[in-house]
Amino acid sequence: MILLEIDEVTKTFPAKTGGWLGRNDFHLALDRVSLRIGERECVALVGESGSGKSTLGHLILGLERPDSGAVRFMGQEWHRMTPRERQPFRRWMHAVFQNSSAALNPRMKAGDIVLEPLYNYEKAGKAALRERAGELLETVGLDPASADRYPHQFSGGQQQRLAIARAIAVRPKLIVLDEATSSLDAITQFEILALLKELQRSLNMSYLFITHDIKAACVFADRLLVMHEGRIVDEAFADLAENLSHPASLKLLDAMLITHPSQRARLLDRRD
Ligand SMILES: Nc1ncnc2c1ncn2[C@@H]1O[C@H](COP(=O)(O)OP(=O)(O)OP(=O)(O)O)[C@@H](O)[C@H]1O
Repeated sequence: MILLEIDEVTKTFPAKTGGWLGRNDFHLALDRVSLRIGERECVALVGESGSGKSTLGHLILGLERPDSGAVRFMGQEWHRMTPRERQPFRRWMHAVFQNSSAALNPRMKAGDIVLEPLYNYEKAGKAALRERAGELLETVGLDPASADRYPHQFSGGQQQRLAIARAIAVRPKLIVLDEATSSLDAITQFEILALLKELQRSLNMSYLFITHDIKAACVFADRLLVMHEGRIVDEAFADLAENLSHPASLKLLDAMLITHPSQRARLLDRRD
């Protein structure tokens, strides 16, 4: 079943084109973008900086509205709905961003941070909530006893785990992972991706994995979509990434293939 459907979405932002008249112009951040994400599917949206990935993520999360086109989530006309109308469906969609230290309230304890989304949807006593916070922390590989610690007392990788615990607290159907592992070192990134994969299976979730890192996308996602200048220009199943053919995809693959000489040779063959 289709969980999320983006249909011919266009989004422009005002852009100063310079010149002494300071003429206002528009920058086309998304140009008739369409995509679908099914239940339990992990789709990676890959592209270089400025290609429009985060703008698309923001439209899905309802942080921006499209100029035209439609965003449908769980069959709802998401792009037309007010924040109030979205509220009952909000629990089914969460996000994890790159910089969790900025997203986690520094004055809140870890236990309260992970429980925050629950307060809107479930009523429970203090003891039950504390138990739930411990369970959530444990699920993401953190010590349940760390519920009383503040975000700055966690490492970068642990802060991402905290953000993931908060995102899964109300058992969402879709998580938008916007460069969620990009600021981590390679080993921590691998560990967090492994955790996300395990959670995806156990909680039957779908992911939109937004990244500039095609290598991480190939390892993590079921399907890759490549963005370039506001359009989706290429698509492949992750294990068939070598079928990507758009120059923007080849450029991203090129960066990755430095560590994969055999694939690099295949890629270069294809270009001749
Ligand atoms: N709020 C905004 N106001 C003006 N321009 C914007 C705004 N948000 C994005 N843009 C522009 O839209 C284009 C796409 O930006 P976006 O952040 O979606 O790209 P991205 O692929 O996510 O890049 P990055 O990986 O660097 O975040 C860029 O040219 C950017 O400058």
